[in-house]
Amino acid sequence: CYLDLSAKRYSVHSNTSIHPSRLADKQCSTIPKNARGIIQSPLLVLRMSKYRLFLLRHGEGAWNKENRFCSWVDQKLSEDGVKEARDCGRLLKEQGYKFDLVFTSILSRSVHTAWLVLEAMGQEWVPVVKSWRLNERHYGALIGLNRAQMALQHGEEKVKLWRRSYNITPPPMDESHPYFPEIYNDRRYTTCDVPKEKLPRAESLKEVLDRLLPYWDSAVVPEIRKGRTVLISAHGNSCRALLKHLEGISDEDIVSVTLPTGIPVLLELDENLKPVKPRQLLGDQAKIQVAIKKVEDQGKAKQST
Ligand SMILES: O=C(OP(=O)(O)O)[C@H](O)COP(=O)(O)O
Repeated sequence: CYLDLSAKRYSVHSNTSIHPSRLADKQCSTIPKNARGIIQSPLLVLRMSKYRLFLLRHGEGAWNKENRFCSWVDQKLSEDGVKEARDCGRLLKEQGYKFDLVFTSILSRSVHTAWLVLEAMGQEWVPVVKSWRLNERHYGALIGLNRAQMALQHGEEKVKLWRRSYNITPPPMDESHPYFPEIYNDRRYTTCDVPKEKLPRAESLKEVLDRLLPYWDSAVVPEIRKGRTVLISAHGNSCRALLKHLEGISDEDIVSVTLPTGIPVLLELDENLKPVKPRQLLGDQAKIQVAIKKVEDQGKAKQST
């Protein structure tokens, strides 16, 4: 059971069930001293984990390696990305997880990652459902550009705002952009639930959440409520947007949330689909920290070689 102190956003995990009335006694000596007073508060809510949801940023893509904003350009997984996806599947299998349904974007790297994960788990039969609404954030005119070079030209702070802020939309992609035809003449974008002319030309993280939420509510939530274990194989920023929504992360705090490629994120949710404990990035924690730092450092100014 997990205790969630919603007023203070503090939660405590115990292997054994603890009745709220006993929280302040010796059984709870592992709870930090400064939290014990809070725990006796009448605001205490006992919330059980009812559903498991897995989010996954696809394995490394070719342009992740080249440090270019990839976004809606349909780059494939790199060799390392294929390995990351397989390793992710092996880890999930070892830990005994079973999926009932997988959602992906309509970008190949998220679809391939889902396939490789399911293959490594021996669960290839699990249905995979795709939607453009899980696509990576549309990076507009920045698509194709090298982050480190952009940091040299515009400063690291500006690049960080473009990459991680909630409200800032990068400059839009217009028809003269070198990747405009490749994206907007692609047949996959004629299959969306909005006409091609209404598809974004650039998005802030907020705009990603705005287009993702209707799909989350209408397609994903009903499946979770049926008790299905769902994997969402998507992208750095579509997963960040969903995490912001589910965890109630503030506009300020979302700036410091970075997801590495190929690392599954486990969310334990209550009956209202609210997390009952902090997200868990599964795998070797030291390696995960290194991978997060690597993604953050992509925005450091550096002459490309
Ligand atoms: O395509 C992208 O994300 P993805 O690799 O998760 O699909 C973006 O270029 C990620 O860039 P960011 O890490 O600067 O937000």
